[in-house]
Amino acid sequence: MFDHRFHCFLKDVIMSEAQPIGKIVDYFYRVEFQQRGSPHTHCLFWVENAPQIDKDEDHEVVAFVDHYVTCEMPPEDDKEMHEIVLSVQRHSKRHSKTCKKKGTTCRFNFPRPPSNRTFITRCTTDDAKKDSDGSCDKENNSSNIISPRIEKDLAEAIVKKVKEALMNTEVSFDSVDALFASLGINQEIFEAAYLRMTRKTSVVLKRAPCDVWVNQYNRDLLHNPHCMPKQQAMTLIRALNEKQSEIFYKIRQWCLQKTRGENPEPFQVFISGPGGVGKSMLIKALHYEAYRILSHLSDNPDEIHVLLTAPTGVSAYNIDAATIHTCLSIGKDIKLPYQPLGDDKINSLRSKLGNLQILIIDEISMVDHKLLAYVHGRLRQIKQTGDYSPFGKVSIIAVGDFYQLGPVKGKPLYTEPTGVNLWQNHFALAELTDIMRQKDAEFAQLLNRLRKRKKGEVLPEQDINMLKQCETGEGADSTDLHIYATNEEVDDHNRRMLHRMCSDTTVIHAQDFERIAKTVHNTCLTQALHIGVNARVMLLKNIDVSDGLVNGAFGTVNEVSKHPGLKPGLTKATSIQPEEERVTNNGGIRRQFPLKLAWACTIHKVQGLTVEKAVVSLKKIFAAGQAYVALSRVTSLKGLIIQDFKESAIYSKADIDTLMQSISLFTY
Ligand SMILES: Nc1ncnc2c1ncn2[C@@H]1O[C@H](COP(=O)(O)OP(=O)(O)OP(=O)(O)O)[C@@H](O)[C@H]1O
Repeated sequence: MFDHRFHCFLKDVIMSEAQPIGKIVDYFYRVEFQQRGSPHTHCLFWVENAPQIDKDEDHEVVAFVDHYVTCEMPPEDDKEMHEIVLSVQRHSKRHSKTCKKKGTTCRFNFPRPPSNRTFITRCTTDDAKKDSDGSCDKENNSSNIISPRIEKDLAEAIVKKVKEALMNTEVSFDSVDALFASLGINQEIFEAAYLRMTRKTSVVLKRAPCDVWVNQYNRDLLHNPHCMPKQQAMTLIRALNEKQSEIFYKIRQWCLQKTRGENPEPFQVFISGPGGVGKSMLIKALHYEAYRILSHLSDNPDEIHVLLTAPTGVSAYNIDAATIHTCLSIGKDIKLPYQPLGDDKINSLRSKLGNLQILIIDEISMVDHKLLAYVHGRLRQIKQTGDYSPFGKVSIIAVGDFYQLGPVKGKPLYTEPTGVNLWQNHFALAELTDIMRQKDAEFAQLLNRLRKRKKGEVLPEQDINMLKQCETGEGADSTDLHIYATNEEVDDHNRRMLHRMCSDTTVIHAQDFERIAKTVHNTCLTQALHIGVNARVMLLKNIDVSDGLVNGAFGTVNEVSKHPGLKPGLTKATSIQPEEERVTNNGGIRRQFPLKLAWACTIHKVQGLTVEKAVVSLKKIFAAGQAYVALSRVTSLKGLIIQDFKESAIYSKADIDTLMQSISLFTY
């Protein structure tokens, strides 16, 4: 089992396309067993283009280390990471027996040295004359500092004083500088003392005084997007309101019956309600609980019993899920009748999802009949039920709000499909009504009325007045997010902002390869990308869903470079590489950065987003639900600026009401 899990980790994480520690060109590992027999591995990975100590410049090595390794305690509001680091990456202040194995206080050197920056120490045995205690008597030739020469006794005293200050539980320091100042030294003197006392080549990591007990780790490898810490889950479950709890406990009951072998009938529930009623929060609680209970169905911890999905990259990222397309191997351009997956692919899916019991789909309003038919078809193929039971007898929890945006292509689920109506025939409604997001009840109620308004219906006068008050006339040139209905308006605004905000702009032309014809079809890769340092941009492709690098994610350009990789010092940046896409029917390929300017964006890109402030233009609204989604992104009325207010822009489809009234209630 250990071996299997380690290989999954190697293949699906370390060597995956996400390249959490760079591109691996070779590796070595050894499995060892602790005293009580628990196995662990020691691994060595060779990373492509990694700088080498003593061959490359120290600053390049330091930048590489800082990019992948940290020993910073995550902030408390990043609850999940904070708890993981606290429980598995913090050395006990009481130390343990193994710390003292080699006759030292702590052979792992905790508390570790504080430092304002990462630096390298070295003392080669060939050319350095060693003192009897092994400390280095030769001036340390670390090239990343200019270290003053320092006597050994003094160096020893400084290092000791720093250690004592760290062990003193009565005093704490806000920063490395404050700690050093209290001892009458500074970073330079500390480095010189540390280098003088060093016995070998090593890397001293940048570390704040509050992190001296934290072991180094890699953020991406430690973060497990599919597992919520128990403490966090318990807090979430306890906070559920009455309506949320009712649904939660019904589904929990089903899971318990399943594990007791009572064979309950599969269910299909549609959890709905306006924006901010806590649908996403309920999904997280349900996913945690169902995952926990259903894991008792088998001894294999790798078996998947509950799958959390969403139709688009952004919506999947919002709930730490993966896209439906990726999870069920469904391509982009699907056609009915259903095309079964080939033997190899379906066998591979079956080995992963053969024991799936519950599929959760968020943002169901963006799913069309075709995609639902493919979900049904894939699950039937995977489960081989041999009959026409819906979704291969897998239970479905669909979550969303039909009054928000519909699918980009295809017919929404509240309309009549051409074939079997999987939606109407099987789903039952569980509705949430208490708005938990907007503290301002008046604004929340206004949004509720806008959500359901039909074409031609008259809005109450006080609603119009409230919205008109948001037409302040400001915002045209502000850097706040501008939300428009059309790409044309978005492009105009972005072009203006680029010239206003970036002193040095550049145009990156796409590289088009092979038989590129005049008719380049639908691609997000633009022919000419206008860009500059400080430009606000949006990603146009899913690069790494688990890392938030998804279609629709915002960022700011730090550097535009012809060379791959990051400039040293840009430790908090992510390097984006050009992507390739087939753009003509006869095999033409386009290569371009998957980016576009994003001071403004279309309503389609902001579904699911919450911001404090936004400028919303209603001028060219062209579809139902658009105005409601755009206006409901802000948390309060004072953060909303409206341009070109017109009542007629705010409307929903009448057939949604009909569906919501006809759908049966979830009674399980
Ligand atoms: N029971 C609750 N107690 C306290 N806060 C809650 C509760 N339920 C939800 N919230 C909070 O309300 C806010 C909105 O919740 P959530 O994002 O789950 O709503 P939603 O229905 O999914 O909205 P949208 O449709 O816009 O995605 C969040 O900040 C969430 O933490």
